[in-house]
Amino acid sequence: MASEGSQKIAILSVYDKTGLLDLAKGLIKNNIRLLASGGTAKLIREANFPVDDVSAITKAPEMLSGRVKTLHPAVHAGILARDIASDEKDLAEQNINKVDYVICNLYPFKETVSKTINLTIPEAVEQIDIGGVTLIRAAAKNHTRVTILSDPEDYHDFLAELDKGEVTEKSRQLYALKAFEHTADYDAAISDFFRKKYAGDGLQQISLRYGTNPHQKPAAAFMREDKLPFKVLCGAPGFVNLLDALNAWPLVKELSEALQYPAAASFKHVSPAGAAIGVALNEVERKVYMVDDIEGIENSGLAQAYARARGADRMSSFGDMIALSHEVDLPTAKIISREVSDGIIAPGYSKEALDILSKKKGGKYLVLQMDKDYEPPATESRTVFGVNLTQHRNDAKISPSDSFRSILVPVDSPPLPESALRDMTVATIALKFTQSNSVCYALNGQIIGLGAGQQSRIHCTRLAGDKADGWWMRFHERALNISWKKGVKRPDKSNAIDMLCSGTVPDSGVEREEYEKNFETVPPPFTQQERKAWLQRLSEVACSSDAFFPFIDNVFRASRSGVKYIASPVGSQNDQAVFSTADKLGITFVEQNIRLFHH
Ligand SMILES: NC(=O)c1ncn([C@@H]2O[C@H](COP(=O)(O)O)[C@@H](O)[C@H]2O)c1NC=O
Repeated sequence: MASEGSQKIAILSVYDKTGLLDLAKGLIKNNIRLLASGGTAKLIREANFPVDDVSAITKAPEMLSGRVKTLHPAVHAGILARDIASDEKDLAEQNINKVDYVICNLYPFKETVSKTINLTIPEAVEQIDIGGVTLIRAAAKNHTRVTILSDPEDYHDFLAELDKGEVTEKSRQLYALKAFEHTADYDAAISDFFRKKYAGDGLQQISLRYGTNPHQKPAAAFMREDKLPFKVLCGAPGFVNLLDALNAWPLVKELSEALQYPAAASFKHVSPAGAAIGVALNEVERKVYMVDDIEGIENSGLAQAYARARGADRMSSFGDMIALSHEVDLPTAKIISREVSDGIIAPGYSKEALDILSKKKGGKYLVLQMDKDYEPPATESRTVFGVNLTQHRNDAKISPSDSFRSILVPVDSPPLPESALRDMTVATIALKFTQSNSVCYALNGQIIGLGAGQQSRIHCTRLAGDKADGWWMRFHERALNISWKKGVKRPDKSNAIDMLCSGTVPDSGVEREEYEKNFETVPPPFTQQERKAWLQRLSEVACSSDAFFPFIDNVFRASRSGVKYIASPVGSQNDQAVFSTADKLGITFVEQNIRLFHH
């Protein structure tokens, strides 16, 4: 049934019938012919407004219990036709009229899925709107001519515009954009439902114990269009476990590739407590890192890397998430088995290592196997307070050969020694995966002090420096030769050593009594002179900063903890003062030209 002359046509097919009658009234007032699907037409007709059924133009009844209502060339050619001769010819040959307005909203898939307990797959399937999505997409595609209204909230403004004459191009564009967002969100809800049903066993989606905190439920991790790049071999991950694992893994991967050594990281609260490559440990280091009894450690680069990473700051590593660059072997698993730790991510596990790890924490230790070839997409995004943020991933590469070429002071500096390049690389790659602001001190292929997540740079530099000092004090013979009471646990030993080395031993009272309980013979605290004399022996330390040093105080502080090399971006108003302070203190200052904020 052709429309009279140039009368415009609107197709209406709405599940949510809010505002429908006011809209119908407004359209009719503007001499627009209404065509509507079954339920929509019925409501309009009952209000005594003139309306034709869509079947009047399709010449086909609604069928399959509503699965096919508006899916017909008479409808879609009418919507999709452009104002061009070939389209006009095609329409004329088939006796089809152009459609000018489409008003459609969809079956409530999202609401049904979220509100119905034990919804079956067949029930959910019936909530998948096909014809409506097709109407919306067709009209939105042809928005240069057609107006698509997919939200009852827009009826009022639309009618106001129509009453003034015509819907403007800008409005049609914004309605089309909303329509595309709407169908994209609708399809995302459908794929979310089926991902959970068909690939929610860890293949493409995994339920998490909870979010950042136990009251933040439900929580999940998932991939769109791909498998998850890790398998859960043991335990059940929480949200923070995965934040740690997915920051720690790329750190060790990059570190290992950059320096051609096995690499390890010990993460807590999405920053490394330690990170290292597998430089051979000497006897004293093995003792300080509490691994002198681990059989076969001298033959395992990976075990030595983890001993260094865990040994950097044993207090912060308590309950860590571990990342290892290579298949986990027996000596590494033995070290981990007796430390308090939350989980591990690595590309593989020897059988003996997996046997040990999967018995940890009463069988609840989290063991993730990472696909070592996985490459994330170039763009990453997240939602914060309902706002989507998107950016190019930080895929800048840090390497000993390219990142530290520009020596600013001293002017006549000889080339940097290999060890300095190595340690700068360790410190700088660690910063790339540390919450900003961040400053890192490294020596012997490992972090020795890291200041993370401070708002002021000097506080990072001090924090990292104080940690480096504490690390070095642990090598003093007094800390090495402590006679422990029998049965003192490893974490208690670490706490007591930390108190002794940081100079925070209480003088008296209950805290002092608790402290003394650890020892056969209580070690005397370090005097100021002893501390000063020992710290003066710390040298050749490399320091890296994730952004420029705004003031010279940072250089002074770094120098007090044996820093001989600084790598940092430049660009501060105080650059010259910073460089000349480094020069005066005998520090080699290297421009590392990539800012590495991480959040
Ligand atoms: N199958 C079809 O051809 C079809 N065409 C439109 N719909 C939907 O049917 C609903 C309106 O139906 P009714 O007018 O009968 O109340 C709308 O949500 C619309 O999106 C359809 N339903 C499902 O796909």
